[in-house]
Amino acid sequence: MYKPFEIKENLFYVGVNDRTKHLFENLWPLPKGVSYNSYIIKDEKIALIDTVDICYADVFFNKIHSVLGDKQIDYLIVNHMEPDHSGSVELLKTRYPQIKIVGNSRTAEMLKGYYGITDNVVVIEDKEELNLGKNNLQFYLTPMVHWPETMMTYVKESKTLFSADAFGTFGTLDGGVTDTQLNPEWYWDEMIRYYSNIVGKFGSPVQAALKKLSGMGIDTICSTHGPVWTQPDTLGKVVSLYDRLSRYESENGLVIAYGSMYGNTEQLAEIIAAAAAENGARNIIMHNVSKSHESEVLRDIFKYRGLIIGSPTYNNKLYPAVESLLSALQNRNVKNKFFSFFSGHTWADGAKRELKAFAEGMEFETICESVEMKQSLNRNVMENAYALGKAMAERLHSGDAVIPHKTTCH
Ligand SMILES: Cc1cc2nc3c(=O)[nH]c(=O)nc-3n(C[C@H](O)[C@H](O)[C@H](O)COP(=O)(O)O)c2cc1C
Repeated sequence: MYKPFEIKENLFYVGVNDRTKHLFENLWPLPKGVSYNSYIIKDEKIALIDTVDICYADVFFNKIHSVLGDKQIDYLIVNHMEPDHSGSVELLKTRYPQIKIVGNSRTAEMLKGYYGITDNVVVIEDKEELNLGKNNLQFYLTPMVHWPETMMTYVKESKTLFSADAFGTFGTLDGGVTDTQLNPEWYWDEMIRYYSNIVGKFGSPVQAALKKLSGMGIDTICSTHGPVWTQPDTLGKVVSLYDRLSRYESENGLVIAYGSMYGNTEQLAEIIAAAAAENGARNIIMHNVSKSHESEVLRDIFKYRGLIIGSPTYNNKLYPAVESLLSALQNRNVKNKFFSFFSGHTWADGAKRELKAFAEGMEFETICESVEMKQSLNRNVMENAYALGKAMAERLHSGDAVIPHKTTCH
């Protein structure tokens, strides 16, 4: 029997923790698990906000029962149709056949497509309101934060925002639910990894949503993943983190991500890193892309302003794991980086050709001292590697803004 958890008066948490799944979206590791959050507002009418992954439907229904007993649910608000949140909708409808499902026109189309649900669907427009008694829900359409149907629900009376995936993070809710019960420090890196992996492509829609929400007066953020944010300092940090990340703003620091089969490219990476450190760069993060998971590499690239990528030539192309990383960066329209690259080959430098084309296609400022190595390190290559590390450190140290598509040579 669950003890209902009341976040604030008549607002209950009925989400679940998933410590079983290894990969979110079958792609992104979950070392700290993930929560699927759902909430109940108990008023004259009862509203449930989102559901949970179907694997946890039993726990979810027991939690709902602990709050409502045999009472009916009047409305299910579907802020996001991704199956980790809509997965239990069909089962919910069998338990609560009278329930009205509230969403926008895109939601309605997906409810039909995914679950064959067409009856008792209430289609709302942007900013439309729904009265529950004391509480008025107001719906804000926020397309592409993360899917086209994504919307947020705001309760004016309690200044509470149900924000769908926005402001979410990986990491289960161990014991507590709110930021007053949990240690927020535990979540920041996972929030950046969640943002960069899952939401990272949608910087402009996130910015549009933030603009729409500005000036609303928000005391509590209830996202679909991670803690409920209630404290002024953590609320401020969460919103500013999403704001900065969606503008591709990052900290001073350098990521060197490389592939290497026999160690030559790796030695080049070491020389570049040492030169950068010697010339004042701090926060240098090195990733061997065959070992570091791409989700961590993406997290650090979103976090830091300097980026140097290295690859051996593999069948006249990039090393496969480097190719995958570049594709992930292109997919997310990553911008605002001081960038350079290094490549290795034995007879024809396909890696250099592709890294150069990548650099030209991105909104990066390119540090022109890229390094080319034939077969193995020699004095000349080592000098070039040192020059690249130094040039990157100086550019980072300058504090200047990134100038997209500019090539800076020293
Ligand atoms: C499977 C395989 C494919 C390769 N394909 C090419 C190639 O197409 N062109 C080339 O010049 N070198 C090619 N090479 C040689 C490597 O690119 C070169 O040895 C590289 O610099 C090794 O770097 P590493 O020591 O960091 O692995 C290939 C090597 C391997 C093992």
